[in-house]
Amino acid sequence: YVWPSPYDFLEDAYTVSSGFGDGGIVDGVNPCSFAPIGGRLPGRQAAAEWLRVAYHDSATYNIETGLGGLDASIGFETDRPQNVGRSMNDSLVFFGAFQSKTSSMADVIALSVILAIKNCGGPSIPFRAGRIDAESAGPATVPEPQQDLASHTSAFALQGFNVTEMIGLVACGHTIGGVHQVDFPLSVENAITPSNPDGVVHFDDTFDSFDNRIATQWIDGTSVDPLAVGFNATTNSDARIFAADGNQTMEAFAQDPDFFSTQCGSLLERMLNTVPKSVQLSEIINPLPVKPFQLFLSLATNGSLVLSGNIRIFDTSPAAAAASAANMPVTLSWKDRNGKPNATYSTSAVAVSETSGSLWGSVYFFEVNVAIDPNFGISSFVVDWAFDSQLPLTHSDNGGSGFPFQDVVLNLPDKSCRNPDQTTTVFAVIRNNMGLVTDAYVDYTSNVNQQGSISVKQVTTRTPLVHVGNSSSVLYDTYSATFANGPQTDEGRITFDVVASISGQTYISLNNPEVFAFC
Ligand code: HEM
Repeated sequence: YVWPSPYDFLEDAYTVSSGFGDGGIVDGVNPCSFAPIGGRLPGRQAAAEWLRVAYHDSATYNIETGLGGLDASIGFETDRPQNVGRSMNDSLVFFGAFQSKTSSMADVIALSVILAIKNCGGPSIPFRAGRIDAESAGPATVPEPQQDLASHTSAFALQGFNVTEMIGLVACGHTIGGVHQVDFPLSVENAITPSNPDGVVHFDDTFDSFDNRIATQWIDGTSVDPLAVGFNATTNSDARIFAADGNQTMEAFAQDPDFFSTQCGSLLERMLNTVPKSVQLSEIINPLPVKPFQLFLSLATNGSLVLSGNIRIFDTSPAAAAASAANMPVTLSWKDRNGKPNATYSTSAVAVSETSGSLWGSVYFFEVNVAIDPNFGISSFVVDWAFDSQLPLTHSDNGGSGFPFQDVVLNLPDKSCRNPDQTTTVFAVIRNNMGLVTDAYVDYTSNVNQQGSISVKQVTTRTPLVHVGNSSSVLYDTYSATFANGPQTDEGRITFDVVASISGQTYISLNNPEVFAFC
């Protein structure tokens, strides 16, 4: 896709997993054995919990009605016996920080699994976005270990998976994590100790590696899986499922780790893309090679425009892996508001001092901070760069026409602030020589608590911008809007857009960050 896109925030979270510009999700599952949230006890493993959340959310799908699937309805279902334990709500609280106007909770759940599995050494699962969050619970169709094989077979069939695929999905799910005695005392006994307070027994002896060990141990008779060789035959659902085709699938998994990995990749991809039939998923989101990151244009107090923020470069080549950001030439060149280039419309972007990591390749950030004459303005830019000053430059023009950048409506982050009465006042400037401003407003996205779910719903409220007066530049007028902050929670990424319609054209300053300064 080309920038800007509604999926830019999810693409950032998908692409950058540490250091500068960190998307933040992988921090919750790194290393694979990790459990991040305060109060979590030893024996809990966030990567496994996230995968289980996604399965339980998607297991509400009904192939006959096309309803259910991965839609975050899990938030309303955590009081059911099949969702016992704190893992579901703890995971949803962690995911809340990544929910935004353009990233539904269901998309974050899908992305969390893709990142967690990759970070645990598993397959690369393609990521599509566009899931829509349910506003109520789905049917109680998550399988439970005491049920018989026939009910499991029909439960998986209702979700669109045949017997071979059921065996695959269960083996792929149960290659990380384990069963906790505190939550499943009918399946695990005598496991609680001071150092294992939840009494976890892992499914295989490499619980923190997404590998085929669950299959090799099952086939060679050394399985430790409490749902396969547990003391209670009634809850040994894995044994019944693994043997459902005479062990053919488990044999194949045990013999070939690559087969296990690719099968898990495609089965889990299908599971994550099981969505209500009304939902249209996006194309596959891959890291963009060159992308602006938190790049904003604003008006300085001296009347100059200032373009500031970052350019990100991503690549999978050996040259990229060997590069050092400080030695990478990166130049941003812009066109003025009439689409004209000029030799002086150019600036070197400087490597940020902190490095960054990605699960998918190498990623580097460069800082831009350049004054632009408001008389000429900006309409787009391109980036010329190389992994080393000895190498020829690559010309990145965002698929042909450059990275579009409007200079008509600008947020003024330094003036905007929070009032003592739980409202925020946003200031913006709008160019005054382009005709009549027929409409101008701020769209502010904040959180609304949902009864019955720990997750918030994000809602956008629109507030008209009021003309305030002139600005530091004769070319711009100042406007402001005051609106309620909304409930203060840790969840949901709060952003606002500033929009103006002038002479039949709409101009938008997108995704400005929440205001924290007090007035
Ligand atoms: C008949 C089907 C299934 C049954 C009866 C079943 C049952 C269970 C049970 C009882 C646990 C223990 C939970 C705990 O103690 O916290 C568990 C854990 C888990 N399940 Fe399943 N499961 C099934 C299928 C799946 C599938 C298809 C997946 C994913 C593709 C999956 C992923 C997981 C994961 C990752 C864990 C570990 C959670 C942790 O360590 O916190 N399960 N499962």
